[in-house]
Amino acid sequence: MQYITDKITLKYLFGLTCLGLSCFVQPISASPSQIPLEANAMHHAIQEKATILILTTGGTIAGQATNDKELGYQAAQTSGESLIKSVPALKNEANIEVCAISQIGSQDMSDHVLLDLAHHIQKAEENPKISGIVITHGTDTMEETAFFLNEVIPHHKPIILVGAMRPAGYASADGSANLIDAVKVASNPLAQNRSVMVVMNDSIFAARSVQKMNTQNLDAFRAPNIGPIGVVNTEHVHFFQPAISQKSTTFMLPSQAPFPRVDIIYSHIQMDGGLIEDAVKRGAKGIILAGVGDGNTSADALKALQEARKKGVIIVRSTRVGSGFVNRNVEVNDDQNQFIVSEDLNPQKARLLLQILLANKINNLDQIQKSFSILY
Ligand SMILES: NC(=O)C[C@H](N)C(=O)O
Repeated sequence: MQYITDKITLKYLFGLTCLGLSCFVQPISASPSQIPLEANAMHHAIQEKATILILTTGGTIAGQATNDKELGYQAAQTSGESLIKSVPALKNEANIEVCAISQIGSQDMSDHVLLDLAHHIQKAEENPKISGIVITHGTDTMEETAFFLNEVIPHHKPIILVGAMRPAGYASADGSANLIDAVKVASNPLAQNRSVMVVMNDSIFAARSVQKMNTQNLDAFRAPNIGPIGVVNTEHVHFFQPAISQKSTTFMLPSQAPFPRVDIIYSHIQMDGGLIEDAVKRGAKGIILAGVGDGNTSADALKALQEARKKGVIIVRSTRVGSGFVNRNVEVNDDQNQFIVSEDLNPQKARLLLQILLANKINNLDQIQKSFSILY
């Protein structure tokens, strides 16, 4: 069966149907993943526009240039309502509902705002009128929010995070185009039953694998281990694989903020155990090592991690490298040290996952290690 993935083809098919030429649409009672894409996408074209809820948090997508030299800008200057009004083309893609959650640069993202976002999404998941959710967010910590929501929200509707590398006022401003792409993806039935996603610069990424990997380029977002899971190509939305069954487990949403303290310690040449000892003194319940190579560190720092473990602190070895896996018992004896490895998760995502587990009182090391494995 020829699969089609875009509206233009659909309009043509829709035209054929109107002309009475043969084109069948399966009953819409089947779940989206059971309807052949033609009928599924056709069903979407015939249906009135999807209603997309946009939750705004701030970031450069709501930012404003501070001079005409394209050098300085302030993030989070525009209200959610004004941001949406500034992109009139959005109404061609979907009916839009807006809810302002915060007005911050995402370098100031907090556990409280994460919980607020999660509660709004849970309500939207139960609201039959809402087809998908878009979250406008700063790019600095977007990958963390996307990962957190993916771990705690069992969802079927598309949840898309989007931002901008350049603010309004810059000739190279990318926020409007990214926002239109995000709403296009969120209103496409093919985006259902997938991971929480990030849409930036015409690419679609899964929450677990996406990383911001450049300080200023428009294509700053990459997924170095697996690449993008789809693309927005003008009117067309393409996914490279069919939707998979839901993530096998999600964890209970932490009941309160702040979440249990977990610190990230960055490894380097001549590393001693000082910062690790400080983290323990400050009450860290977990320490993530942003290790060199496959999650390694100096002998002195390793000793400090072993001492921290003896005091009941959960130790997770991750890596500063930016791609690849950290595996158990390669250069460090994790079994003997009772350490956890982060597998493909970078330090900032490993930290959030450990916080979620500790907030859920999951302290058993085997259970923690299993929770770090890719569960699809
Ligand atoms: N491009 C951006 O959005 C950067 C900004 N500092 C933020 O994360 O909110």
